[in-house]
Parts: sequence; structure tokens; C-alpha cells
Amino acid sequence: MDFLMDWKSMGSLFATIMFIRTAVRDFLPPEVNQALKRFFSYIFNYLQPKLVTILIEEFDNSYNNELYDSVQCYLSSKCFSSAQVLKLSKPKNSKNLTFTMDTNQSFEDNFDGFKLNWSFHTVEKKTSDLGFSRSHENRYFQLSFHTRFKDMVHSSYLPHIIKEAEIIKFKNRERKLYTNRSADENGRLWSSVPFTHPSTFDTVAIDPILKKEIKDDLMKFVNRRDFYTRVGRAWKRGYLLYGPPGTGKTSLIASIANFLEFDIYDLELTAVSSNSQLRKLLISTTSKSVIVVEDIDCSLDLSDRKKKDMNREDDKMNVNKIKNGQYSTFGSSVSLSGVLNFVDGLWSSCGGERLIIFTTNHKEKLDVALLRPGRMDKHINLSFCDTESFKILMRNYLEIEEHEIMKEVEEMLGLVKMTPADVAEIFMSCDEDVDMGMRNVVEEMKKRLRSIKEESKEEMKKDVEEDLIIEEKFEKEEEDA
Ligand SMILES: Nc1ncnc2c1ncn2[C@@H]1O[C@H](COP(=O)(O)OP(=O)(O)OP(=O)(O)O)[C@@H](O)[C@H]1O
Repeated sequence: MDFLMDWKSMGSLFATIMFIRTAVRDFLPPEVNQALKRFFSYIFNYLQPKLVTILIEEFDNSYNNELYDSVQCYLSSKCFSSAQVLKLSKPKNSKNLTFTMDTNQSFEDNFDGFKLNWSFHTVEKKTSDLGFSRSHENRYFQLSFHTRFKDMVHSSYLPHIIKEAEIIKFKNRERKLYTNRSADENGRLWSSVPFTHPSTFDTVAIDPILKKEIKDDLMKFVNRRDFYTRVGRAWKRGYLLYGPPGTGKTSLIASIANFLEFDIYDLELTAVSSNSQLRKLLISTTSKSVIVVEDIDCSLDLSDRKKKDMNREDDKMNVNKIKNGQYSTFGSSVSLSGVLNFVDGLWSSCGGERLIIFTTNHKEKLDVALLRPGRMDKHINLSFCDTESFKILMRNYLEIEEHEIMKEVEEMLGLVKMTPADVAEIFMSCDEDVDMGMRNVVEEMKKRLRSIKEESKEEMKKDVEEDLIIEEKFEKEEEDA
């Protein structure tokens, strides 16, 4: 019934329009008729929004259009909330799933309060190649917006998309650990594997105040691109991590790389044949990376430059060895000045931020030239377990915050040196049996305390014996005299 009513009212509306139209045509003079037509068409055009449309094609003269990639990346992070049909994929070397719009889908973006419409299309294109005609799918994004936003789109919106896409790509990429240790027959300087070390600032057991200081320093460093440009310095920072073996130097490096989401270049200086090869290696590192030289004191004789100058002859011999393809294992192939040039970083002005980390178990062995600020901006001492770092290990390995024998542990930590690696090892071997883990740590500390006491008893005994011998000697000499 409603349906019939609707058709009836439509019919009468149509009849009324026809009547008015005939009346206007028959009774009004043609000039007025024309003027009315122009007026209505002007109003119609005026009310119609003025749109600009930009097409962003996948290929630009058969080259990949980078803007297309950026738009795809940007929209894939945004369109999930509004598009109705989405394609889901996992691109190679990406850890995340990617959503893309399906053909003819549209999406409205909001940028600084402006509305912009995106849609995705494909069109079949025919090309002829050596007389053969081939057809292929041409994909493109269409961006439509009010003509008023033209300048804003050009100066702000598109640059914003490119920047956002860079950030997304950077976050989604598979991070790499590069090493120059294994010689590569293909002439590549670095070989790489995916970097998946699980250590983070939450798991690394160091003093929380030091941890915060390092994190703040890193954040300040990565956010200061403009500052480094203004003061005319390469955007790099040098860290020296020092402390006994097993105190977490390697774990901290992994935590830093995970925190910054940087790649790691593990530089083995003893595998570098010359200063110029060192330069080549560094130039080929990418931005947003941590360059690590572990155990610098073992890689190079950096302790005494004067001694090194005196040993020129030895160096000459090493140069000959290098020419013959034999590399020195104790660093004569790369000189201290080569390493200093490396840290001074002319090469790192190739763009992008780089963190250089040296580690050593013996800071006192290093040349002062290497230690000065600008080369090693931050010296980080990693040491034996204290209560705070022990509690972090307890939380990580045993998943507890407190324990009844914690007081005893604290007292023992004041008397015996335990590295985080020692504690971690004991916790690991206890198969998550919390009480056994805690007891075993205390037992180990007691054992070490006993052996320290015994050693010092032995020392005292030896001293007494030596004193006795000297006394006897004196007495004999006196008697003889
Ligand atoms: N501070 C720490 N926090 C958490 N775990 C640690 C820490 N220190 C050591 N460990 C544990 O001990 C193992 C060895 O530590 P790591 O290699 O980081 O020490 P290192 O100081 O680099 O030692 P080395 O000087 O011998 O290279 C790590 O796998 C980790 O499980």
C-alpha cells in the first residue's frame, strides 16, 4: 500500500514539474527563460564542491614510483579502521602484517582538520614490446580534495605521508646483525644475520639510576639531528663500556640496539687488514646503527703510542705480512691513528645517526687519546651485582620481587663479588625452583667467602714464614759478624 502511495506522489510531483516547465516556457519571454537557466546552472555549479584529483601511479615511466610505495605504506597503517574490504599480506623481510585497500575501495583521511579522500584503482594497460602487444595491470591511488587545500597538500600533507611511511618502514623492517668476521668470497665487506637478541633495558641488570641515565642520553642523541647540524658535528656518539667479564656489556649493547631499533655492526678489528679497509667498512654502514668494537684492548695495542712508534720495524714486517695476505692478530694492521680517525667520524658525516660502542675489561690499558670526550662521550662502568641488580635478575629469572633469605643475600653481596652472569647461571640451572635458586646463590657466595678466607690465611701464613726466614737470616748474619 505504501509502495502504491509513493508511486502516486511521485507521479503528481512529476506532473507538477512538467506543468511549471511548460508554463515557464510558454508564458515567459525567451530572454527571461535563458537568464533563469543561466542562474540555476550557476547556483548548481557554485554548490558543487571544487575538487582536485591527484593520481599516484605505481610506475613512473617503468620505474618504481617511490611516492606510490610511501602512500601504500601510509594508507595500510590507516585504512584498517574504515575500509570495508581489505587485503592482508606479509611482505618479505617484514615482521608485521600489511593491510591494503581492495580495488575501488575508498578511505577518508583527516589531516590537521582537513578531509582528504583516497581510493585505490587498477586499470588494464596495453604496451607493445618488440612488436608484441602485452597487457598489464596499472595500479594507482587517487587523492581528491577541495581545491582550497592544494597548497596544504603540496607543502604539508604529502611530506607528512613520506615521513610517516619512512617511520613505518623503519619499524617494520627486519633488523640485522652485521659482522666482518667471516671473509666473503663475493667481496662483500659485511655478512649479516637477522638481529633477534632478546635483551632489553627491562631485563638487563644494572643500577636503575644508571639505566635511566643511559636511556635519557640515547633519546637526547637521536632527537638532536638539528643540533648536530647547527654546531657542525657528525651525528654520532661514542660509548665505552668497561668492567669485568660477565657484567653485561654485550647484554647492554643488545638492549641499546633494541631500544633504539638500530642495526648492529660487530666490527672485529683483528680481521681488518688496513686503515683504508677500515674506512671502507665504516662508509658502508647504514644510518641508525650501532657499531661495536668488543674487547678493544685485545684487538689493538692501544696502550702506548710512543712504544708503537719505536716499533716501526715491527710494523713494516706486519705490512709485508698483510701484503702476503696474512693478517696480524694483534692489531698492527690497523693503527691507533686509524681507529682515532674512525671515532672522529669524517666518514659518519655520510648522513644518519651512529652510535659507536667500545668494550673493554681493562680501561686502564687504553690510550688516553681514545678516552677523551668526542671519541668516548660516555664511560659506563658495569660491575659486580649489588642489591638492585640482583633483584632485577631475581625478577627476570625467578619471577619474584622478594624472598625470605633476601637479607642474607644482601649481606653476602657486600662481602663477595658475584657477576650478574654468575647469578644468572645459577638461576638458570634451578629450573624455576625459586627457593632452590635463592639457596644455591647463597651457598655459592658462602663457598667463595670461605675460599677468600682460606686464601688470605695462606697469604698470612706465607708472610709469617717469609718474616721468619728473614729474621733467621739476620740472626745468622749477626752471629757470623
Ligand atoms: N647485567 C646483566 N644483566 C642481565 N644479564 C646479564 C648481565 N650480565 C651478564 N648477564 C648474563 O650473563 C651472560 C654473559 O653476559 P655478557 O656477555 O653480557 O657479559 P660481558 O660483560 O659482555 O662479558 P665479556 O666481557 O666476557 O664479553 C649473558 O648472556 C646474560 O645472560
